[in-house]
Amino acid sequence: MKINAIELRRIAMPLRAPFRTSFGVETARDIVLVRVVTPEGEGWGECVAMSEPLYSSEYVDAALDVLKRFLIPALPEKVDARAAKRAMKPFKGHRMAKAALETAVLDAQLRISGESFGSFLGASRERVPCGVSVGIMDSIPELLDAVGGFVEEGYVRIKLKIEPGWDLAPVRAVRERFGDDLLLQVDANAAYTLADARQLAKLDDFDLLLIEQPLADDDLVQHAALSRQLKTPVCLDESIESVEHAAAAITLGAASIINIKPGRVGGYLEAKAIHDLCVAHGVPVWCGGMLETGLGRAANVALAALPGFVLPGDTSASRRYFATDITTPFELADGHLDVPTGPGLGIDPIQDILDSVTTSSEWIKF
Ligand SMILES: CSCC[C@@H](NC(=O)CCC(=O)O)C(=O)O
Ligand SMILES: [Mg+2]
Repeated sequence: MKINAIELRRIAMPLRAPFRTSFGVETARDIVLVRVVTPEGEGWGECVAMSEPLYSSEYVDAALDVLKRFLIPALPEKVDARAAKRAMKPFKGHRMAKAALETAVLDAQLRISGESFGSFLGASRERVPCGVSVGIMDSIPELLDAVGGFVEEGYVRIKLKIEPGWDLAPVRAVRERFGDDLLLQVDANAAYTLADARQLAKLDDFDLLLIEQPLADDDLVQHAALSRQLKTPVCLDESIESVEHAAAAITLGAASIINIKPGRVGGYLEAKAIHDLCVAHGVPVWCGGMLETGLGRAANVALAALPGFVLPGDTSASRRYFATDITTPFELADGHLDVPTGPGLGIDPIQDILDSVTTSSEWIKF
């Protein structure tokens, strides 16, 4: 496939409500979309980096810079997703930027070939059960209201963000209000240290599905030590940036569940490789989220339909974060989202909505 031009479009998407984690509060998403234009069709990729390097070392301005100066110029004359991945490999890090470009190339090639993301990746289901991530709140009553609303909407799993000082009380309150059958897990975003092991072990009383990334974002060894002190399964997110990291985590016993986020690991090809490795080792995986628009959400829902994704993901409806999405909104039906079936992502940006949230656009001609 020959590329004629690539657009780097930056958009600002206000969130319906602030989303608080152990590392900060998100009130809007500042997103770079990559649009690959070829003679036979075009494709879209969404960069999940945040405005500031708080979730990981990546951030939007750096993603734009590395795309313009290094990743896009490295693409070969004739390109497909695998060739794009190979061409970007020499450059260290910047996996979210790489993922956005690789996904846009993959979307273009699949729209041209007529194959859906789900089919290309090996989806085995037509719809996926959806969980929802609930931020840290100012009070327990406020949290219970929010969780009640999501349970009402039909989400099949609740994930609570936790941090030191907001962990046992919210988990206990949700268990007491919604009962033992509610699928419940927590995500610390690396807010604890091994010295907190005894405090974290108190979460064992609440029959959680998992505790996500309790320790440092680049750690495996201490998570292995912690997992030997907990009954609750440890799930890794930030620590897993590649299939090699996943293999090391499994070998070390650092995680018994892995949250796969295509942006964090450099794209859907790497995400599929991690899925395949985990299936081979009997390690459950689920699809994480980075508050994506409908474009990234479409790709994530397709990924979440692969056989090894046996736990509900953070693949929520568009309205969980956005009053108006840049695509037809993903809407929960009986706690599930349908996997798009059209070519490529199977969904397109709605041009006037996209234009209304665009803060900048830059074209690179080939
Ligand atoms: C702004 S926080 C993004 C990272 C966070 N993501 C979520 O909690 C899910 C967000 C979503 O529903 O997309 C995580 O560490 O798993
Ligand atoms: Mg997480």
